[in-house]
Amino acid sequence: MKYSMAKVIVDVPSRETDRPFDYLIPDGMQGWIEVGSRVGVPFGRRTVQGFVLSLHEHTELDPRRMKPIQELLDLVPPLPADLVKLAEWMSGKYACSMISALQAMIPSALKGKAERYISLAEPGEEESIGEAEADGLFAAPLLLTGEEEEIVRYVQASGQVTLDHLSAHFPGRAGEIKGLIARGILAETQMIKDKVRKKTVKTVAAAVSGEAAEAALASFSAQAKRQKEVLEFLLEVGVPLSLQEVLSTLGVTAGTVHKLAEKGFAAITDVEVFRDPYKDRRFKGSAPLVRTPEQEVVYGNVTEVLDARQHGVFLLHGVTGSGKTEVYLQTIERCIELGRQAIVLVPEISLTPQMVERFKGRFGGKVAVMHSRLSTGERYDEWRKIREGRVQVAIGARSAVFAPFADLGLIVMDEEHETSYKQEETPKYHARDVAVFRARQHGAAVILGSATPSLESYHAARSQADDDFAPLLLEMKQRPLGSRLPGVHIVDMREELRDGNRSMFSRKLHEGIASRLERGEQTVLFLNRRGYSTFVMCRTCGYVAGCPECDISLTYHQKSNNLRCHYCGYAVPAPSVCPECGSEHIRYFGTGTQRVEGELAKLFPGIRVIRMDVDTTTEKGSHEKLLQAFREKKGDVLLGTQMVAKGLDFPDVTLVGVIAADTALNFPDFRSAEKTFQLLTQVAGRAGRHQLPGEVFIQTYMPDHYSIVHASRHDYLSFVREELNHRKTLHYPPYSKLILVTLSHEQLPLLLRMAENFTGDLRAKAQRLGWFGSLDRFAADALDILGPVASPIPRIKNRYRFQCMVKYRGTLDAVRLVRETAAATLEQLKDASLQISIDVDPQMLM
Ligand SMILES: Nc1ncnc2c1ncn2[C@@H]1O[C@H](COP(=O)(O)OP(=O)(O)OP(=O)(O)O)[C@@H](O)[C@H]1O
Ligand SMILES: [Zn+2]
Ligand SMILES: [Zn+2]
Repeated sequence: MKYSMAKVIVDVPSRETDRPFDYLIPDGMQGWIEVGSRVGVPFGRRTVQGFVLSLHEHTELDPRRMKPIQELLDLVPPLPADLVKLAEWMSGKYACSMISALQAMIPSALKGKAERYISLAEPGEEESIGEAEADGLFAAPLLLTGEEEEIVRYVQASGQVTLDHLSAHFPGRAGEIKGLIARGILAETQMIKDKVRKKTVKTVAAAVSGEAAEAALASFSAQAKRQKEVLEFLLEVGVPLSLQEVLSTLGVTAGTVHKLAEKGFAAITDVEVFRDPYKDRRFKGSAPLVRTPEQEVVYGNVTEVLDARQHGVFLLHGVTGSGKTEVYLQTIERCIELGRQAIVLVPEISLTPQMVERFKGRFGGKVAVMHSRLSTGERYDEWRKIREGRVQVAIGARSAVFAPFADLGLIVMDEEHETSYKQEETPKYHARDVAVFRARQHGAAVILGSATPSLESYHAARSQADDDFAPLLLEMKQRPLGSRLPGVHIVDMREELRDGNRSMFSRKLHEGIASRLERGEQTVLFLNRRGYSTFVMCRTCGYVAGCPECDISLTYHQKSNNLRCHYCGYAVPAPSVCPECGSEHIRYFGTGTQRVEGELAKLFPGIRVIRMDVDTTTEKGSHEKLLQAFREKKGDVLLGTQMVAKGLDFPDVTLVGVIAADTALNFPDFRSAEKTFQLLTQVAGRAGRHQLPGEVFIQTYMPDHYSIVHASRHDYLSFVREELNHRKTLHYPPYSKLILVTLSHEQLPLLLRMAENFTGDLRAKAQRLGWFGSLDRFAADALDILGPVASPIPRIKNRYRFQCMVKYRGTLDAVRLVRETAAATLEQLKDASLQISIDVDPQMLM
């Protein structure tokens, strides 16, 4: 079929360009161009990169008024057609532009920019200079200054140079170069250039064999002894060798080999190689374990769907150490046997080197790792292995959900409750939703695994009310190694203070660490990084200032010395004495890993502490090194933030201490109880996973808080029951959906007015549609709008921020309403400084 026209999404980030543009397809591209192809197209006066959305036989527009596609950038389109469809869906679901969705799917190496090239103008081109023929150029009628002539000669000799190169070669002569282009003596073309090239090596092989080889060997003169040697060597080896290897083995020069090639006796070729970030690592092989009865049930359910090529979503609720990872490995093995591919999503790949080890150990070279700390080139090569079908498994963080596999059979999402699955920048997608959508496209299975499933997933599984997302709940309650879940003790830090202990370590935790030091066992100490110095708490009674309307803690604002609610805008002056008990020990709260480290050194002279936080893990591979050191027992204590909470499996860890459990609890977020419960469960799960029994101390000022109490009893169900009740009363997810709209502007008074304007419009429109009304009233479809209020971070990079929150339920297309209202506001106000960002299903309310 002959296509004459393509619809292309151009890489120009603006509201006006968020629609496809039509381009003619030149004859030479017929048969090559496909949906998902990356192209260079003229746009205005520039050349920009774009992606082909669709191909058409006929054009609606006048072809004479359309421009042709200039370049086809890859032999194989970087995006298979299903990902282009996915981008369309994302654009509607998350109110983002098509181009931002498409860009999220390809490695940054392919985010090419136009490069400007300079060559001699072809005669007859542009405002050509008549007689100026290529060779007659410097003869008479053209008057070039000596400097100009120098530039022209240089360009002629080079054939084609980049403008950057030319300017650098002739510093201070930009005027002349521009003049030559304007007069049509030099021509400028733009071509898209990728940031990273494929890496190649030169290889050599003999190009003759049999009798021809004999004849060739006989033909060398005495002076060409070295050439003969090379050919003999190549014939003997019989397979292509890297040029480097030939040179170093025989001690010959590249010139010798090239002469041999010129005679036609040898062939030199560029062969693509893949940068392999794990090439120096040996992974210990592992074989499938015999499944426990619980694992068997899960395995059976998932493989049934896999074998039938059906779509199915499973929520695997398994306690820490119940063998979820082993189930992932075995179901993936089945998926590969069926000739299909699998994606494994983990929260932040850099946080779980152990995870990579387990997958590489089981599947070896079949695994591509999409690691955020790989170089651009390494990441590009891992991605190409997937696109070219060289691997069957991709493991990575959030964005690995876009791995361009042809026949996806299974997507595993480990720790499915983790907030890092939501991208905070545009496109603000959630990898869970994307995974489910992709799996539906491919007729694939999804396993969402967690010891503490998100309330959204759990509720969806229990209620089976949502047609798009109704996972089947599967449970694993036993640990295969027979070890019991550790005993968890809650330590009331208010009592410690009352008894005169002002240290950050309670007496029990202190004793615990001391006894581990004596016994040569290990301790993990956990400190929450969320919520430093943001909330106000009384150290005597544990009172925390909260909003009377919203049931969340108030945030302390140092500058104005007041406490504010980030949901509704409520504000009070910061108290100097506790309103509950009158104590003066009321202050804003926070503590850091370095302080803890210092105190440990004071209390336990000679203690070996391995500190793992943002400061100690900036370097590539530092994570692995620290964990390796701890595994080799070069440290008594592993002290860290979130990083120590996940996935670690060390046999000698028998004590886990949580320094201050409340820090997460008082974060101004309706999910703070859920997050606290999840974290405490995760951290506690690090102790006593093998033969030695484990013990956990949770230090807190709120020992009665339900999230802490239930976590200490390993009681997910009771926690969920209580938390769901709260959510229901306050109309928070999963009982409603949220859209967070943030408006920002350089000038505060203007912003305030615009934010009120926008919110007013939104209300009016919703009212006209009959949607608007309190969620309290009994209606299947309802929508409420809160705000505008100043954002929790009221100014970023000198831009003021206001937000408004849309809460809704039912089948209303609130996303579209918000998007259209935002577009209308921007259109109407025509203020270049105003930005409106829309976050659908927000995880962070900042
Ligand atoms: N069928 C089995 N037989 C024997 N040992 C097993 C089996 N399945 C898993 N294990 C072992 O049990 C331990 C815990 O398993 P795994 O790490 O898979 O659990 P998990 O649920 O993924 O844990 P977490 O949620 O804490 O990350 C591991 O040491 C693993 O090798
Ligand atoms: Zn008090
Ligand atoms: Zn409030």
